[in-house]
Amino acid sequence: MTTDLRVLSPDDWDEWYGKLELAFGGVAESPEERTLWKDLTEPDRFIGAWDEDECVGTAGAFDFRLTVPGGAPVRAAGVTMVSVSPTHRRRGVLTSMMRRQLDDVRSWGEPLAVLTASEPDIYGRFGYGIATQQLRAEIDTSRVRLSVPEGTDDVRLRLVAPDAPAVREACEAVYAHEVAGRPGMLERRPGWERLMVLDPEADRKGSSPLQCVLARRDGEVVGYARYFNKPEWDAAGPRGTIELRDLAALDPAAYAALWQHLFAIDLTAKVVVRNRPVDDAWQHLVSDIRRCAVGLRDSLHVRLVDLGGALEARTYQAPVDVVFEVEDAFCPWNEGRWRLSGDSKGASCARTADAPDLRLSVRDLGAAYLGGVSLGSLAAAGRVRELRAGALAEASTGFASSSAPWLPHGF
Ligand SMILES: CC(=O)SCCNC(=O)CCNC(=O)[C@H](O)C(C)(C)COP(=O)(O)OP(=O)(O)OC[C@H]1O[C@@H](n2cnc3c(N)ncnc32)[C@H](O)[C@@H]1OP(=O)(O)O
Repeated sequence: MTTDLRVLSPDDWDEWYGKLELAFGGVAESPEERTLWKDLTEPDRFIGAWDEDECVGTAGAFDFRLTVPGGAPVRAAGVTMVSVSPTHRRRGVLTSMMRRQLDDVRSWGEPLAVLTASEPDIYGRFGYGIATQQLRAEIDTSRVRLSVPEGTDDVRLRLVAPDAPAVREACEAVYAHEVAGRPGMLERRPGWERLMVLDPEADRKGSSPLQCVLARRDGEVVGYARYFNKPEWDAAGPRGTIELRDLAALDPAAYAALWQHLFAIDLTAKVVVRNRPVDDAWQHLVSDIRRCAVGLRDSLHVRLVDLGGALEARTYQAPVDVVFEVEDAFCPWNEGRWRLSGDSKGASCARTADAPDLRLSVRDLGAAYLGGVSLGSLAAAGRVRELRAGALAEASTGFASSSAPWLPHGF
């Protein structure tokens, strides 16, 4: 079957997006959500696969800046809205779109491509590795208590309208402060802040509208939490749920004050958390971690498009000087031997003819790239082979990150 791949024309967006919705089962999104994604679409970075006059495939690549270990923002193509019509599946349409997209990303000079997958099995074959996880939890707040640090009582909390421009701006400033400190986070470009206050009535299913609590100290905003409240009670007491959307704070006392607020809301007995960093600090504040039903899910998948550029764009926790032998069948320009020399100040990565120290696939290098998956654990699974004694420990230590990489929201 031949399909024609074309850059998305803004005039085709409605049909193109309609096909995307159909491929995901045909459940129409709310008008608010549809409008948001239309506004965020960057048509010249999006493509459609056409079978004569019918759009049968969709894919896009946002122009993102991603924090990597060392704190620098690095250009990354945010792969999104990938779909193939149910009538055209398993005939290579996705493969042809991935081919075109990775060639485009390379020509744009972006060292990374990143995505979140509807199913984790789809993208490994194209060289994406699972680099971050999201922590999920259901905290029984009727039983679990919090121990908060000194200074928590000095933080003043106030419920505010999440969508008020001044509130949005204050929240974005706190968020921007967090971005630099954690690999995996995305600089939020203008327009994206709307995603965090999106609140279509049809999606609430008995919950309150989105609520926002601002934390202030000496008049300055030092944190915020946005959440939904689903109060419920019966003769046995409160049974309602707080569902956290997002939370950010500039210091431990502000952070603790926000969690204290979430734990203490009347008529609720549970806080549900769907996407927090694996090392989120509330886990050290709770009295009983077993009653928090903590779980993990794959989150950001990372693909090194320009391997040398990507490895040079981050820093390394401890000195590293290793030769990788990399297998990359889908992007053969990465294939072969690369010497990486780096430390906490910077790195160089260039082709070499020297003997390899570690052998691995580009997918596993992508998994390890943000410092959340250790090369040592990949080696234990047989995915990385150590060819020089000591090279694995050296690279594993160097690649690690002092904070767990995390992607705060999908795209
Ligand atoms: C970043 C994002 O947007 S994630 C969203 C992905 N989209 C969806 O989940 C929407 C529903 N699904 C679809 O639209 C399609 O089934 C797609 C896009 C997942 C796959 O499209 P297709 O055109 O059928 O894929 P294609 O024919 O190129 O298959 C390539 C390979 O991937 C495999 N594959 C395709 N879909 C899946 C899947 N869901 N799970 C596991 N393997 C898959 C195929 O079996 C094939 O394997 P092979 O190379 O060993 O033969």
